[in-house]
Amino acid sequence: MDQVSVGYGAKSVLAQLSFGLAKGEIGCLLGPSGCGKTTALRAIAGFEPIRAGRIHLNGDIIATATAQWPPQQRGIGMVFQDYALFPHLTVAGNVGFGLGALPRQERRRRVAELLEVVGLAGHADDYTHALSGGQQQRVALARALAPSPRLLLLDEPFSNLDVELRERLSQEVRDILKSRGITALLVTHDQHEAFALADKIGVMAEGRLLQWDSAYALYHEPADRFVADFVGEGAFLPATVVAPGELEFELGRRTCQSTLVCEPGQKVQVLLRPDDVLHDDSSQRHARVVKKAFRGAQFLYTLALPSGATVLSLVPSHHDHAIGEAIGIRLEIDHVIAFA
Ligand SMILES: Nc1ncnc2c1ncn2[C@@H]1O[C@H](COP(=O)(O)OP(=O)(O)OP(=O)(O)O)[C@@H](O)[C@H]1O
Repeated sequence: MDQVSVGYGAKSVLAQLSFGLAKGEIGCLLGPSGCGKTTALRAIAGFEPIRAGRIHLNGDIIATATAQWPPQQRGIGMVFQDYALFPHLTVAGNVGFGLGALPRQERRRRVAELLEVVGLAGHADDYTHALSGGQQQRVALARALAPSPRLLLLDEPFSNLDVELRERLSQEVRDILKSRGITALLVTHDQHEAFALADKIGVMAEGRLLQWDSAYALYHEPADRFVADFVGEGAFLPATVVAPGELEFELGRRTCQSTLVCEPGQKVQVLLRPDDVLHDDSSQRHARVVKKAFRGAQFLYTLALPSGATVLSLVPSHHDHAIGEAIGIRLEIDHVIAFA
C-alpha cells in the first residue's frame, strides 16, 4: 500500500495509508471501530476505488486513482466474520466452489487435501449449518485457500467465536498459513488476536496508520501516545527532563529511549507497563493497593504512589494483598518511553 487514500462522498476515510508485507508474512490492521480497517481490506480486494496512491501485489500495480483491476482478476481470497458459506452446498461443495476450472479428479483431490489441512477430513458430506462456528470458519478458510490466492484477507474472522476458541483457532490459522507460505492480512479490534496471528501489526486511528511494527515493538516502543494506550496496559507518570535524554519522575531517574526531543526543564509523560513495576518486600519505596484484578497466575494491582498518581503492577497471585495495604515496589526498567 503506497500512500493510499479512500473516501465515501465528501468524507475521507483512509488518508495516505502505506505499509507492505513480504511474501509469506502475516499482517494485521488493528484499531477501534470505525477507524477504516474494513475499508482498507475492501480497497485491496477491489470493492472500493482508491482516490490516491497505489496498491501493488506481487509486482503488479492493481489499483491507482485512475485504473483498478476488477476483484476477480486480483487473485485475492477473503474470509469474513459471518463465514458467508453457501447453505445449499456441503462442506466439500463449499471448498470446491472456486475450483470449477479444474478436472473433477483434481478438484476432489484438492478439496480433500484442504479439508485435511483445516482438520475437517470427516465432514466433507455434511451441510454447513450442522457445524459449529469454529468448524464453519475452518470451511471458509479452506474455501478461500482452495484457488491458491496470491493474498488472503481476513475480516474479523474470529469475532463470532467465544474467547477460548478464538485464541486456539487464531494459532491454528497461523500455523496453516505459515505451513503453506500464504501472505495474509487480517483486520481486528482485538489485540490478543493480532498478537497471536501476525508478524507485523499496524495500529490505525481515524483513517491513519500510526505505527506498522512487530507486536513487541508496539508494546515496548510505541511511537505514539495513542498506540501506547491502545496496545497493552500501562500508566503515564509526569516526568521532568533533568539533562539531555535523562528523565526524573516519582519512581526514579532513567534515560529516555523515545525519539522525543528532550530539552532540560521540559515536562513529559513517562509510560510504565505493568511488568515494569515489580513488587519487592525489601524495597524502601511503597505504594498503596487501590484496585486488584485476579488474572489466575497473577494479580494486576493498581497502586497509588505518595503523590496520588497511580501505576499498574503484575504480581504473582500468591502475593494476595488487601485493598488499602502498602506494598514495596521497584522499577525493573533501564530506559523509559516518554511522550510530550
Ligand atoms: N459505504 C459507506 N458509505 C459511507 N461511509 C462509510 C461506508 N462504509 C464505511 N463508512 C464509514 O467509514 C468509516 C470507516 O469504516 P470501516 O468499516 O472501514 O471501519 P472499521 O475500522 O472496519 O470499523 P469496524 O471495526 O466497526 O468494522 C466509518 O466512519 C464508516 O461509518
